[in-house]
Amino acid sequence: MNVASFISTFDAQRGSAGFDDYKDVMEIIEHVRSDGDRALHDYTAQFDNQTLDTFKVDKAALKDSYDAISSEEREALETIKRRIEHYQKSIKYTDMDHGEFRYVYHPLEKIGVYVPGGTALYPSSVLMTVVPALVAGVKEIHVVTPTFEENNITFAALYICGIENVYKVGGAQAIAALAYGTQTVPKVDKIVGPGNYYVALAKRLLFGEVGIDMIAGPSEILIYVDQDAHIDAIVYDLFAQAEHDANARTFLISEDESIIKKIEERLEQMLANQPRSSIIRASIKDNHYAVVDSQEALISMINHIAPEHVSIQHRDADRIIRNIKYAGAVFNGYYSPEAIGDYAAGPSHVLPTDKTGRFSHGLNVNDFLTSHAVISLEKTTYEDIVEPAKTIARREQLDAHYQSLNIRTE
Ligand SMILES: NC(=O)c1ccc[n+]([C@@H]2O[C@H](COP(=O)([O-])OP(=O)(O)OC[C@H]3O[C@@H](n4cnc5c(N)ncnc54)[C@H](O)[C@@H]3O)[C@@H](O)[C@H]2O)c1
Ligand SMILES: [Zn+2]
Repeated sequence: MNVASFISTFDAQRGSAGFDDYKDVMEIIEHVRSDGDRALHDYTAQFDNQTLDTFKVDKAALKDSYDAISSEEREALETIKRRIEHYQKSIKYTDMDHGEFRYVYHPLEKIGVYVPGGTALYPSSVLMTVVPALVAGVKEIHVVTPTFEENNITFAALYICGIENVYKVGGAQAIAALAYGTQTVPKVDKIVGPGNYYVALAKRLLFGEVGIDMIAGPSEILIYVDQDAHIDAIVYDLFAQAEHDANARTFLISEDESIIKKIEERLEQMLANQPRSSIIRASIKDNHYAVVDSQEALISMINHIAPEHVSIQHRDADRIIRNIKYAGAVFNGYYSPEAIGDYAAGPSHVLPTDKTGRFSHGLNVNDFLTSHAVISLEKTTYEDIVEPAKTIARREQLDAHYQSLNIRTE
């Protein structure tokens, strides 16, 4: 496929929710708003087949989960946690002081984190959302997750992060609970974290009622290779994306058609042995690769679709990457596969998908800060800028504004 038709196919496939989907999720939200815990109870029975007396997870249950995982797993979580902390500290915004202007940051007071449960456990998502919030200095963190089994690694990861407020509830109802508050789940200032379609729709609908990080939907990757690509490694990189979700998207791009053919052939051979082959098969479409005739075409394609993950495994990677403006995260070279980013590189794996990287960014420590300016003008500065301000105030016919400015010049 050429680049123009690739882009138009991508744009045509962009997920836009229909009215009926919104209607269903709005109904859930409304029910939680009016009936609180009772609605959570009903939806958890309906969608998760769980009848719960209470949603709050006991502190002791978190500790039990920690005790139940292997020492190797414990060490892995702790090592990754330190790695994430180190990275997030290094990019945290700091106050600026320019005398008459200061710009100051403060951590959010109370946040909600959605950790997906449903079909899999995501201890990695715990670390990738909670650790940046802790580095920011957020004091109160409330975690919702449809994780119902005892002694699980998600709870162990929460224990390692020192989180005490955990609620067993998922889907749109969990987002609504954090947005409005119920008898058990408190109302928070901002909700972060990835989730499925219903979670994403609820976040969209509740933005404004509560802060929302971004819309992180089904995962995407664009991999650009040259003729020296390590074929089996590229196939696994594609599978790693595709196995997340039948709606995940993988794009394989090269200037060299023969390497694409070789990768595609190998992909067919290797697919049979993949444990999640049916999800992979559903998500890798026939038209997921494209041949570009120049690197400029590649770069404009990347900047147009702002893929969640861009992996450049090509001899000109540095030059190409300097020209990428919009992407969730960029992975440079053979030793920076996307899978290392999912777990251990440091930056959060919670990233914008479906072109929203053109206006938003991956979750990071600064998403848990709010900021404001402090204005402390000296008389001389005031006198320098008051006349233009008065002119505009007069033109806007806001007389009290004009007088407030003018009285200080008399
Ligand atoms: N971008 C990232 O960083 C990242 C990381 C981890 C996971 N994910 C994504 O998170 C998602 C996890 O999805 P999941 O479904 O396994 O877990 P989930 O926790 O997001 O959703 C499960 C919940 O959905 C609700 N639900 C299920 N069917 C419903 C229906 N018909 N109507 C209303 N609500 C319904 C249920 O209440 C259930 O608790 C995947 O798409 C995965 O790719 C993304
Ligand atoms: Zn992944």
